[in-house]
Amino acid sequence: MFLSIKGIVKNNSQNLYRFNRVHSVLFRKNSSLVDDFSPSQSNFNVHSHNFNILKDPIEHDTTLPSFMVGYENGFLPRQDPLAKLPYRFYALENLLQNMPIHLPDGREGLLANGQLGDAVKRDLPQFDVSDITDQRLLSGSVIYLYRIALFGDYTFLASSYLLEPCDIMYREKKDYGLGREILPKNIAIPLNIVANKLNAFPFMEYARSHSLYNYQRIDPTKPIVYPNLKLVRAFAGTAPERGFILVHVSMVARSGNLIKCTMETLEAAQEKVNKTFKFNNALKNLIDTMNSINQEMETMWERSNSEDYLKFRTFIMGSKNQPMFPNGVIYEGVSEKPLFYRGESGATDSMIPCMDNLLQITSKLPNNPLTEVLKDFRKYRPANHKEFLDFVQRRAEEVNVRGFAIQVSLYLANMDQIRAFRHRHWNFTKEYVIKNSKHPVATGGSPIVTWLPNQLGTILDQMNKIGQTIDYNKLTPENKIIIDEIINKVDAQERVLKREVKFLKEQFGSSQDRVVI
Ligand code: HEM
Repeated sequence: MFLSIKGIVKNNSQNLYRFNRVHSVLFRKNSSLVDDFSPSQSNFNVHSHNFNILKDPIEHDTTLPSFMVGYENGFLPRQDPLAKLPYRFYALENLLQNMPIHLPDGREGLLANGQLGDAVKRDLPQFDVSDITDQRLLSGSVIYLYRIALFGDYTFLASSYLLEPCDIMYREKKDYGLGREILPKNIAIPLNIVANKLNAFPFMEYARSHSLYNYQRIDPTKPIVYPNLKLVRAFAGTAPERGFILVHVSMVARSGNLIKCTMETLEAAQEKVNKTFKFNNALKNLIDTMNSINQEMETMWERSNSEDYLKFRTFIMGSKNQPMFPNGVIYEGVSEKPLFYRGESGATDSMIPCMDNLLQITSKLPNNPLTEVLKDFRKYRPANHKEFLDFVQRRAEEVNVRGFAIQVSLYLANMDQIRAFRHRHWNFTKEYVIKNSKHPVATGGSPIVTWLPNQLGTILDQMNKIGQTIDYNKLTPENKIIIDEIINKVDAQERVLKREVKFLKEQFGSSQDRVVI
């Protein structure tokens, strides 16, 4: 089912998303470690004025979900990912280690010549994972680590299995052809069980599999910074793939401060009286934090070569709105109806949505099918991240952050950080994807030339509108210079973007009008 730009037809039945509030008892323990805890207040109290942010990642506690928003861990997991499955899953571990196109010792792996499909049928037993709440399976209680590692590994295997023929065809003909339509039960059944336990879709995800749960510290005593990171799982096994994934991780490693500044901004705006200093200070720190995240993003150019991107991208495609899966995917032993899921995408990262929500940009997005896609992406996040983003959106509207931002240069400079992210990101997409491929949709199933400009265009437009309301006579000379510089840049980028999208739409044709929710 698809949407034309003119008419929205929702098909939520494709989604098996079960947003259970099963975590409402999470904070029974460690109450001193979370903000404003009271036993009757769940982390997800939608009417609360506050949100329980972890002050400490409580790494030793392996009974809580790995992904919980924290001042230290930010949007990364509380503990480093589990790098290896226990011996019981040797056959799965072995398959995954031998899977990448290029193996660490220089040999070719199973995906190099299309041998994975047979290996899955031949070598992978159908593991029973229904008992994985049994804590005796590993020393100590590692329920969540265990589940999430299995989820990550089964999603890696599922994507490799489904997309193996597309990768081979793309290497030969620059065309993806069709993926495998049936996910065999030795992958489908255990994947579905662990996904249910995590309230995730049974498909590769940005946070809990491909990116944010896919790193190891080389030196465990040193911080999570790019030079101290290596990958756990890979498809291609090349340096550009490693760089692509780990730049995401090293950016998100800085998100603890983003969360701190977000909460301080909301608190100051809520208290209002005499809190202008606190408010401005929080906004200033937010600019610095976003700037450091954006600087880290800039390293993508050298850490992951744009020409090699398409060599590993095939495997992160989804089954929703992807020509390779016109009929979706049957999960053998799970569902007789075909299932459709968005592919792995940074669109489900939480940093930019946090900024959008805090600065009340989200409500300014146009009411169109492209914005519906953005909302659909929200479902592909860990529950705690989603709850936090919902909280920030609601609280920012309630306390009116935009209205409280008297010092408009600070508000605008923060918007400028969102603009900088989206502008650089659009440049990545043109250089890494559009320049080398005419495939009409991105990995997450969004139309490749119109979706990102929908959001970039909105931030540019909003900044321009604010620029028009500023009384320049009331600005200090210093602020006048800052605002002038920002607005001139915005003006130029808005004009260029419109021209680019018009040109690209002509090239890509009607495919860009097809929007699936
Ligand atoms: C070579 C680098 C990158 C490329 C080619 C790329 C490509 C894309 C594409 C095509 C989309 C559209 C959504 C979809 O998948 O359907 C997207 C969305 C997104 N990606 Fe990336 N991405 C890159 C790096 C990053 C990095 C490092 C981050 C950092 C977290 C990131 C975060 C995002 C976000 C937040 C969105 C949603 C954009 C919005 O809200 O306007 N991406 N990406």
